[in-house]
Amino acid sequence: MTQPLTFAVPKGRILDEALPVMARGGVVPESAFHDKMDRSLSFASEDGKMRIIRVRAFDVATFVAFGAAQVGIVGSDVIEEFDYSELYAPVDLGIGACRLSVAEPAQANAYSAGIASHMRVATKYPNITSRWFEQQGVQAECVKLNGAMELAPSLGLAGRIVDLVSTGSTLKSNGLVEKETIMQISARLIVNRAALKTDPRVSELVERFRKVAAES
Ligand SMILES: Nc1ncnc2c1ncn2[C@@H]1O[C@H](COP(=O)(O)OP(=O)(O)OP(=O)(O)O)[C@@H](O)[C@H]1O
Ligand SMILES: O=P(O)(O)OC[C@H]1O[C@H](OP(=O)(O)OP(=O)(O)O)[C@H](O)[C@@H]1O
Repeated sequence: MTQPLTFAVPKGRILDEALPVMARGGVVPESAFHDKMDRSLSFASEDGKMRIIRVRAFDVATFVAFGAAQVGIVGSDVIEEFDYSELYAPVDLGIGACRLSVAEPAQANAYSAGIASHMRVATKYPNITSRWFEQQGVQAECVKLNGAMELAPSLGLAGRIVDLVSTGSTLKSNGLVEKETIMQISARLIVNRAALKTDPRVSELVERFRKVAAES
């Protein structure tokens, strides 16, 4: 019997926006998916044709890159950070809009005074961050954090942070100002390249989501 396709979705903040888009693409999780008490991580789609797994945002990319899931939805920040060759991101879903920016304490003046040749930066995105500073001839020592980056400057962990910004209210509440935008971000449909070549259900799904994105 053919295995159902596995569709990976992030359990964080993209999920609420992703579910209606998935529904328009014909992917609707069974009702247990919405039950907060249910500890399962894998669910059937309503039509029984797919398996839907709920994992952490960064892990969506890993599951799909290794072919453990054939399809997924993830922010372009995560795609850039990993740069997996087996990942293909054919559809911009137009959800989860934010940007990745460099920020520093409001009172610091390193930027106007010119960037120092070496700096410590707290971030969840060490690869993107070191690449970005390298391009400017700056050696950035990245301190990897998994959240609450905004705390790092005031506690002396790092002079700057590289983090996601949407409204800017998290930066403001923590006495930081945005200095430079590294990239604009939105959520993408991602597929495993090998699965796309060998399984017609994957290309059919990509076409469906292309239409959904074009119509919104
Ligand atoms: N403020 C924001 N506005 C819009 N989109 C965002 C915002 N913050 C994050 N995102 C998008 O949502 C994705 C998941 O972010 P989220 O904050 O839910 O992850 P997380 O809670 O840190 O995940 P995890 O718990 O798995 O580490 C990000 O990769 C990004 O693409
Ligand atoms: O500019 P804003 O609108 O304030 O959004 C930015 C915040 O959103 C994200 O965190 P999230 O709320 O997802 O929590 P997290 O710390 O768990 O990642 C991001 O890491 C920022 O902290």
